Amino acid sequence: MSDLLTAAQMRAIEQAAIESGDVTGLELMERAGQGVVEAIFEEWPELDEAGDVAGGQPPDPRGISGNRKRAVVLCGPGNNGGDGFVVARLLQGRGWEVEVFLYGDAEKLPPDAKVNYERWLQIGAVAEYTSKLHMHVLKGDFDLVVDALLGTGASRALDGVLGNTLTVLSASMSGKERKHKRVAIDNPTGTNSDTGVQLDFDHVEWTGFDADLTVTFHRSKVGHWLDFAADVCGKIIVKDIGLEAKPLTKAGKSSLAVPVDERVWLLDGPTRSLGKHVGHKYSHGHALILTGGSGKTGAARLAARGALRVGAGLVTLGVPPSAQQEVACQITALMLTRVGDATALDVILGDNRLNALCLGPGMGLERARDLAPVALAAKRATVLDADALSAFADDPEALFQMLHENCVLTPHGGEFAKLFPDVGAKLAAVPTKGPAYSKVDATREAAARAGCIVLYKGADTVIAAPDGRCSVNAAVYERAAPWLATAGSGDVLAGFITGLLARGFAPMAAAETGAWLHVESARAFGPGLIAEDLPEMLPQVLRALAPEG
Ligand SMILES: NC(=O)C1=CN([C@@H]2O[C@H](COP(=O)(O)OP(=O)(O)OC[C@H]3O[C@@H](n4cnc5c(N)ncnc54)[C@H](OP(=O)(O)O)[C@@H]3O)[C@@H](O)[C@H]2O)[C@@H](O)CC1
Ligand SMILES: Nc1ncnc2c1ncn2[C@@H]1O[C@H](COP(=O)(O)OP(=O)(O)O)[C@@H](O)[C@H]1O
Ligand SMILES: [K+]
Repeated sequence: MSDLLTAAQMRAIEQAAIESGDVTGLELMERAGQGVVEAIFEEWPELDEAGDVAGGQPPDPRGISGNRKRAVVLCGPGNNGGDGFVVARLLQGRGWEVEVFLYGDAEKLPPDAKVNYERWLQIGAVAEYTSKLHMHVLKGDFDLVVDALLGTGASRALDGVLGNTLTVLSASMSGKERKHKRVAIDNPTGTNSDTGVQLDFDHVEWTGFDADLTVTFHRSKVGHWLDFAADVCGKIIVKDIGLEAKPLTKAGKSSLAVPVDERVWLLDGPTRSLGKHVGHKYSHGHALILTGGSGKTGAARLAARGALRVGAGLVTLGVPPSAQQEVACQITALMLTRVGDATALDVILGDNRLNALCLGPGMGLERARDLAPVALAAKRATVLDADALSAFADDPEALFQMLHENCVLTPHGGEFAKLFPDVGAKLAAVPTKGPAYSKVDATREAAARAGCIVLYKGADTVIAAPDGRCSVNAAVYERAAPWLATAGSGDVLAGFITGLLARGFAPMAAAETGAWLHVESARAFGPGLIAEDLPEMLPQVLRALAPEG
């Protein structure tokens, strides 16, 4: 998958191509419409009665007269609607019976959309989009419903006619019950293409269009991978519309988000330890994971197992005296050392071979507050998770003062809101006009403030560095792993990242790789997963990736 674009970046690319004279807006719209029709027939070949995906041949009227396929195309007031008129024309040209509805005033359509509206009027009718439209669609014997209402220009809450109608339409029949397929152009109306968030949170009963397939152009938009969008896009198909040769300006590029994929491991994983073939255990790093007190050591043990499996040479659990016996009974390949208080930790960190630390899982707030200053002063690569984040809820600034560039913070939503309350509030706010503030924006802002890597967890995990680098590790669509929402899986993730840091991965790469392997391990196991299974799946995942690794 390539870079993920915001609506503004996509507009800038399109604008640059048009201004260079290489292509007109009208040509781009035609290619977009063709791309949608191609994607429909690639996805559902059974819908293609004319049998010519490229759309170049006129349909054979003999074959279609008795049983024509039927589509409803819902067009909106902007260029997304323009794409819809192209799709309507192309489908009709292939022998389909097409009904077109327009939401908005035809006189106010932007120029390219207007041209395609008028082209359509030469061959078909346009009806008004009303609040009763869903009844027509639901009663009709349609094969396809195309959502060309709002695309990247969607900027505010849906009104009742639009929102309610789409939602009733979408909610009325599940995929199995209905005959028609649902296709959204660029994004399902009701979602914001920058944030993936529903356009109106106030009307939770209005969810907008629920697509089987979303066809987007040139690049996937960042909002396809965040928040609510994955529940309504169905599947994302990206169609080339000839913008390939037009790179973003430097300024535009610096604000790109990139998806995390297997390259994070393949580039670095097999070699990222000193002495790949001849090294000893210390050349693969030594991680120290601090536990909580008696009865609370499970989380840190999970993290430690993750660190060991991901390839750290040695992993030691730092336990308070009260928990020593408990931990000693539970571990084998892991090691154990007493870390009663900050002074003891200071002594232990005198051993320079300890090159990665993990604080937080099950640690207890008080112990985390006591030990964090010494741990952070040692300037080792350090993961702060769970209690090591919550411990500073009352004074996040005190934590930020101690952090350094080799730290990785791994908050879930609750911990993020505690450490970055203003950023969390911006993210949670109902967007009233575009462009809206996304999880990508929030994580970037948090990383800049903290001065280190922030990995903001969720099905749409976002990872950002203080310099603006940002990536999205989305466990959605064909990579969905809902089983990861299980107690302790976050502890294992903290361990994976700590182990990779011990092996010498840079903090951003460790966070990206850890998050990616986490989802792969969950997918390798499947439903029924519990946190303990994650480290045990890792060898299988790594073997499949790089047998030499
Ligand atoms: N970029 C490219 O390279 C290419 C782009 N292409 C296509 O163009 C699409 C972008 O077109 P676009 O910019 O005209 O925006 P679009 O999504 O049609 O909406 C704007 C209209 O909706 C209105 N409106 C907004 N929110 C609303 C709401 N909640 N409820 C009601 N109305 C609302 C808004 O009104 P306004 O805010 O101006 O009052 C305005 O009238 C893109 O998604 C892709 O499909 C392809 O053709 C080729 C290549
Ligand atoms: N629906 C989901 N799909 C994929 N991953 C998820 C989902 N929900 C949670 N996760 C992942 O599971 C982990 C949960 O971590 P966390 O919230 O810290 O839980 P815990 O404290 O129980 O370990 C995170 O890595 C998060 O990204
Ligand atoms: K749309």
